[in-house]
Formats: sequence, C-alpha cells, structure tokens
Amino acid sequence: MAASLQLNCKPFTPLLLHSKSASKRALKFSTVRCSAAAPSKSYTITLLPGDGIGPEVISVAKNALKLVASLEGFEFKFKEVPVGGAALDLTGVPLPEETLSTAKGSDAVLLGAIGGYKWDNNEKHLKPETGLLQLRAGLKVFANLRPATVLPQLVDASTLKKDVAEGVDLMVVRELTGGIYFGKPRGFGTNGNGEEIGFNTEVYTTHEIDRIARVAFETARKRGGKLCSVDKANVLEASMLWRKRVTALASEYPDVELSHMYVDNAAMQLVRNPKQFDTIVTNNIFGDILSDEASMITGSIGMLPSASLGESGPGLFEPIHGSAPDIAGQDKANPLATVLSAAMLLKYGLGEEMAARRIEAAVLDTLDRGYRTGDIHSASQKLVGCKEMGEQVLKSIDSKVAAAVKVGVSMAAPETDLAARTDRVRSVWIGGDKASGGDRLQQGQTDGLRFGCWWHRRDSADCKAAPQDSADRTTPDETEPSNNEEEDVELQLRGGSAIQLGVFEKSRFVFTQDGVRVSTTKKGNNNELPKISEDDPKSPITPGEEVSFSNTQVWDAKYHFDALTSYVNHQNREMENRLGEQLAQLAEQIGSLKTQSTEAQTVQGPPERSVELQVAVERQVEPQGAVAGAAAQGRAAARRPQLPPERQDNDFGPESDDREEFEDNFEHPRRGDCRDRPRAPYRLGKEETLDATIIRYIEGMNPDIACEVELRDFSSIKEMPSSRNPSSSTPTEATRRRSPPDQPARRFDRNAPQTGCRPESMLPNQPRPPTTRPNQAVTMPNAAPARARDIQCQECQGWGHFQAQCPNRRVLFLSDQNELESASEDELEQAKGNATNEEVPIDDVESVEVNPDAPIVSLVTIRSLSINRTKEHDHQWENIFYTLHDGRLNTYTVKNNGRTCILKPLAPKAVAED
Ligand SMILES: NC(=O)C1=CN([C@@H]2O[C@H](COP(=O)(O)OP(=O)(O)OC[C@H]3O[C@@H](n4cnc5c(N)ncnc54)[C@H](O)[C@@H]3O)[C@@H](O)[C@H]2O)C=CC1
Ligand SMILES: CC(C)CC(=O)C(=O)O
Repeated sequence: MAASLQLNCKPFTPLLLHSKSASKRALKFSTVRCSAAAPSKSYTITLLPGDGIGPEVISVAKNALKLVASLEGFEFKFKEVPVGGAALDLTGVPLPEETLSTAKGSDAVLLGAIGGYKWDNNEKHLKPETGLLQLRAGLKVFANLRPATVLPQLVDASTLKKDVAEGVDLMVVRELTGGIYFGKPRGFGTNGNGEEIGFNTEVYTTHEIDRIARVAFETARKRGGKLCSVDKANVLEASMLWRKRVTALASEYPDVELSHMYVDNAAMQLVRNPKQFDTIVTNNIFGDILSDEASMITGSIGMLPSASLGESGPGLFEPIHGSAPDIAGQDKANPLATVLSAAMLLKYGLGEEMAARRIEAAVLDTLDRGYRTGDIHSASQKLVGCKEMGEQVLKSIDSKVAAAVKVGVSMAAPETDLAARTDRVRSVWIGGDKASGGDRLQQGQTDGLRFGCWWHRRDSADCKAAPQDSADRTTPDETEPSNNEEEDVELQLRGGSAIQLGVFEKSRFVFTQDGVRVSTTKKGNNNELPKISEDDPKSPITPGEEVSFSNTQVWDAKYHFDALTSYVNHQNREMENRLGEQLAQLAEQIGSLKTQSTEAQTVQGPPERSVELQVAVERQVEPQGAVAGAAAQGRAAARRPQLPPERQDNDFGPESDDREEFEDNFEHPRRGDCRDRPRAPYRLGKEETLDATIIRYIEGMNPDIACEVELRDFSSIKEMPSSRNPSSSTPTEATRRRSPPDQPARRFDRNAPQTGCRPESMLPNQPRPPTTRPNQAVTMPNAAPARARDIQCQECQGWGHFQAQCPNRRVLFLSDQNELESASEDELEQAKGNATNEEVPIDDVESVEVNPDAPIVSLVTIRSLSINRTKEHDHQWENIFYTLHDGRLNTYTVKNNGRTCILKPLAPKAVAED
C-alpha cells in the first residue's frame, strides 16, 4: 500500500482551496511533465460509484485523475466495485466483502454516493447507507475533513448576502466512525407502556475524542490557528466528555485559539457570520449536519469535497452530497465536489500535491470561464450538464492556464467599447516604433504562464515623429515569446487599476510556485533606454552595474501579476473575449495605417478563451492604394479632437467629500486596523473582485502624492481652438501660464471642494458616461492637443488627462520657464480665465532642465502601486514614473517625493531623426 496516512508525520497540509495558508502558493506550475514520459509510479484506486448521481460524478473525476496522472508522470490502476444500492442489487448486501477488501488493498478510495428511493424501506442492515457506514468503519477513517470555501467565482451563488459569504474559508473536522451513527444500544422496541420506540446511543470514548481533537488542532494550526469545538455539552453527557477532553488537549497546542460552541448556536452562527470560523471540530452527526449547512454558504452542496482519513490504510474520498435521486440520470449533477474530492485524494491520500493543484486550478479555471451546472448557475453564465462540465475541467487541466493571453488583452485595452471608438485608435496601446519607444512587444514565457512586455507608445499622433529608418527595428520573429534576456524590455503590467511600469534592462522573469521573480542585469548601451530615476530607491539600476531586484520589487511584480490575473480571470473574462476580437480588428486598422507588412501583427488564441495580440509596427511608411485611403481616414480620425462634455463631473480627490461618498458607496473589504482586516483575497491565493482591487489601490495611495499628474510642455505647442467656444479658432500662445499676482500658484489642494465625483467612473468595468458631443469636426492645427483639458481620458471619459490609469488624474504643467504648476481641471480653467503675465515660481520644484531645442510633446506620467508584504500587513505605496515623450527619445524622469517633484533629465540620448 503506497500511501497510508501517518497523521503524526503528515498532518494535513491544507490544500490550496482549503487553506488559510495558501497565499504562498499560486496557481502556477513551474514544470509541465511530458505526458509521453513513462510513468514512474502507479497507484491503485478503488472506485465506488454507488447510486444515483454517483456514477455520473465518478466518471468525471476518474477522467480528471487519469489526465493529471499522465501530466505528472504517474499512472492509476482503477478498480471499480459496487457499494450501497448497486451492491444490494448485485449481491444482496450493501457492502460486499470483496468491495471492502478491494478498498483496503488500494492506495485510496473514491466514492460517489449511495442511497435512493428504491431501498428506502429496506431493513436497517439492508440499506445502502449501512454499507457506507460499514465501509467507513472498515477502513477506520475516523477523521472526516470537510472544507467549505466560498470561491470568488461563486460568491453570487451563495444563498447568503455577498458580504457575509465572501471570503468564507472554513474546515469542518467531523468525527466519522463513532457517536450516534455507531453507538450501541440501538434499535427498535417497546417501552413500558407497550409503545413502539426507536433508540440510538450517542457514545464517545476518551480515545475517540482525543484522536479527532488532535487532528483538528493540527488542522487549525496549519490554517488560521482558530479551532471551535461544537457540542451540546449543556445537555448531553457525551458532549460533556467531548468538551472536557478537547479543553484538556488544548494545552498541547498553545498556538491554537480554542473556543467552544453549542451546536444550536453554531448552526445559527454559520449563517449569521460564517467568517468567524476557521476550523470546526465536532462529532459525527453534528458534523454531518453543519457541513451540509456550510455547503450552501459556498453556493451548493455540489461543490464540497471531503477526505476521510485514518491512522493507516487508504483514505476514503467522497463529495459530501448524497445520491441526489431527484436529478439522477439526467446529466444535471455538479461533478465538482467529486473532482475536488479527487484532488484531496491526490493530496492527502497519495501525497501528489502538484497533481492536486492541477485539478484545483482547473476547477477554478472552468468556473472562470463561466461554466456552471444548474445548482450554481446564474444569469450570464454557461449552463452545462455534468458531462460537459467534466469536459471543460479536462480542457482546463490540459490548457495549463495560459495567463499571458488574457494579460495581453487586458493590458492593451481595459475598455469596454473599443468598437465604437475606432476613431480614437491613437490611444490604444499596441506598440509603436522602436525609436519612439514603441515597436517591440516582448513576451516572457514559462510553463503555463506568460505575460507580455510592451514597449508602449501613447498615441498614434506620435507616430509622425517616428523615424523612417527600420534598420534597428525588431522584426516580428524577434517578438516571439521567449525569455530572451538580451532584450531590453519595458514591462508594463496592468491589473485592474494597478499599474506597474518599470524600465528594466536585460530582465529575467522567473516564474515559480511563489509567483513571478524578476531580476535584471544591465545590458549594452544604457542610453538606449529610458530609465527609472537612479534616485528612486525602487530603481537600483545604475549604468554599468549588474543588479537584481530586491524583494520589494519581486513582490511588487508579484502583486501586480496577481492583481492582473485577478482582474483578468474574474472580472473581465467575458469582456475580454469580446475585446480580443475588437482589439484584433483594431490592430488591423492601426496596422494598415502604420505598417507596410501584416507580418507584424499576430492575433492568436482560441477566440472563446482569449486573444493574444501582438502588434509590432515595423516601419513608418506611407501606405499605398486602398491602405493609403484607410490611413488617411485613420489619421483624420486620430486627429479629430474629442470634445469635452459640458461639465466635468468626475474629478476625484483623495481626501475630498467625494471620496467619503465614494467610500460610503462601496463595501470596504479592508477597514480598520490592518491586522484585523481580512486580508485581500489574493493573499490567500484567491482572486479578488475588481472593486476590491481598486479600493485597496485607492486606500493604499499616499495622499500626498495621490494626485496623478500629466506634465506637458507648452513651449512648442499651440493652443487648440476651444471646443467650448468653437468660434475662437485662433490659436493662442499658452507657453506662459501665470497666475494673477493676488493668487498663489494653483496646486493640488486636498481641502478644496472637488467637482462632483462619480465613483463608478473609477471602475473600468462600469459603463462610461457617454460623451455628450462626440467627434465633432473641429479644425485644429496639425499638432497634438495643446491643452490638457482637450485630451479626453480613455478611462473615465473625462477631460484634461488621458490614459487608462486615470482615475481622474490631475494635471501638472511644465512651462518653458521650467516651472511646474499643479492644478485641477477647474483650477486650470479658472487660472486660465485669470491669467496675467506674472510669473509665479513654484518653490518645491527642483532641478528642472529641459532642452529648449527638443520639441517636447509631453511628459507622460504613470502612477503605480507598490506593495510590500509582511506577515501582518501589506505596506503599499505609490510610485509615479514620468517619461518624457518627445519623439526623440529624450527622456526625463521625475521623482515624486511627497509633494516635491524633481524633474531630472537623464543622459542625452542618440536622437533619432524624424
Ligand atoms: N455520502 C453519501 O453517499 C450520502 C448519501 N445520502 C443518501 O442520498 C440520498 C438522497 O439524500 P438527500 O437527503 O436528498 O441528499 P442529497 O445530498 O442527495 O441531495 C440533496 C439535494 O441536493 C441536490 N444535490 C446533491 N448533490 C448534488 C450535486 N452534485 N449536484 C447538484 N445537486 C445536488 C439534490 O438534487 C437534492 O436536491 C439518500 O438515500 C441518502 O441517504 C445522503 C447523504 C450522503
Ligand atoms: C448516508 C449516511 C451513511 C451518512 C451521511 O449522510 C453522510 O455521512 O454524509
């Protein structure tokens, strides 16, 4: 027997899905073993399909087991034997000798369910249920672990309110071979009055209580460290002994916080506030009932697996549900509880943890992809039967969860209505050309996980400044997914509202069980690349130096990756599928505008899953013929100004009343002291809602630098005609923005009243307020928009800033006098109205140097969230990276140190020719 369970030496390392300590494990696989390899191990599994839906769900689980075994390099020998009603019909007894001996002789036992109407009136010893009890007793599996975890994907399937159910992760440790199910005397008889009676005995020995209590303490120790013992010690002697023994054992587990609760209260507390529970230990009957109750918190009894373990011998693994005769034979059963029981079999029964994780990951992925059986189905999900669900799980096991594909789409287009906005292609980040920092799309790749690294460019208007020479361009071949460490990449991971922008040289991305590790070493000519400021403590890249990222940065990347996958997996799958197609079309259009060859575009991936977009603009050419027509059209569209709406009502300030309003309008997953807060779900290896990501992001922002800024130089840009006053078509110089003498320079004032905030506008998934006057043709100079307010943000559709990282960024102006002025949208409007010729220096800005010969187009500012994880809390802070986009690779970086901005030009670059 290969896998007898030694409770002492292998005390229930919790599974990914059932573990409070699962945060350290990501759903990632560092290796994919070749399925063709000769299996190194072989396990014998007894399959007991049983009755009702049992055979249906067992068939699905068996296929999953077979597939993961082939992927992990071992094999199963399955022995299928009857139990319950099926055995009664075949052999006349519910647990034939042969069934028990086969089970005992195997490495693990997987059971479907037993029971059905047909045998309901059988005598006790001829009931299917008796067969199951005999099996449990025969295998001596006294410890039944029943995890109940509310998966983020199924939070809406719970019958409890979302805020009650979300994050529930508890484990019921049920005593399985004692108590009233087995106690004697039991039976029927007559009492002194001659009245018929039925009686049972709830009986527990010290030894029985102690061994289950130890398992429970060990389990709690590996989870959240809290154990609640549930009994009825106010009434029942067996419970009084139970409580006494559990209390006595607590001294051996000082790290576990023990509490006691009467079962009636526990039943109530489970639906009142299930999150108060971590591990519950209880007797056979209470455990049976409470775990069924807990199952509904998670959405369905069809989701909950269980593992029954003894001191030695094979474990018994079964879903907690019964044979569901009401849906049997109709292909309606949810097989996931059994599939997850198979994962528990792999983990607890065989020690095949990787294989177990494959199954768990596949279940999550299947749910992510929207497949639901009837019991967990809700509108907009794909309703499938048992068999189809099984097929989808197999597909997910096989697919290795190609995260990168999804990443690509969400990175490139976090918006919902691209199709309607093809005239705004300028703001889609799809690459660009090398000299202006755009053409290379590089992908890191490892087994099962990839992500894209984009050289980005901001808008197609900049393409005009791109050099014609293509000698130094990356060819499409070079953009194939690879771990090419020789390439310089700018890594931009976007997840929800969290952005990470860093410029790394010779980056190495290592995917491990724990997440993404990033290291970088210096490469070749540093001056080729824009860099993060050397002053920036987060950016230890110094020319000529070989560096590795610190832990912080590793986590940083990990955090963003988590946020990203969270965003992708759970919030936007549907949207992304749609977006993928739209994006592909868009890419084509853009490609036809700017490239000669279509080779530069690759759209990959099964459409139903996702679309991988690789667009590399090879060269700036004037397209011919039909393409030229499209190009002209596209250019016109790209230049067409987006007219601001009448009113800017989505400004947002971190400390404003509006923020409070925003906070009031949203459920906060993380209020109060960080130690008391439930940790962000991603920390548990789970995903979180986009709202939660955003709220966490906002909450984590340093209020002093919470204002996202865009820097623009006005020295070479003419003002556009005002869209609010189209008649004023004469361009005016805006090179000197000044405040009136009696007014100090406007800067971000947290106490200043903010214009009406629309919190929902911060959520990328929310429908955007329509632009009130879209796409009106206005004659404008052939230049980028002159005023920040003439730029429409893709994210919130507001004006005065652009780009998806919004939310409602503020603006900083860089004047030709090397001064910065910070102002909100309204403040700018007002300042403009009050403009005089007075200069007002801004005192907290240092070392601003701008090359007057370089026609600066704009300084793009990206805000990113950083995170440092400690045991107790996440420390988050915000980074602001600024990159000057001038079409000539002149790059400046700005370090935002509290409220001080330091503009610092980097070493001069080789200036590419327009
Ligand atoms: N471990 C076992 O084999 C168990 C067997 N049973 C036996 O099962 C038979 C039916 O018992 P019930 O009390 O009705 O409990 P049950 O768990 O079989 O069904 C309860 C309800 O949940 C639904 N349900 C259960 N599993 C489902 C799944 N995988 N997918 C979708 N819906 C599911 C059923 O359709 C039914 O509406 C009885 O003969 C009982 O003794 C009951 C509990 C455990
Ligand atoms: C069917 C019974 C033997 C027991 C039961 O309901 C269970 O353990 O889940």
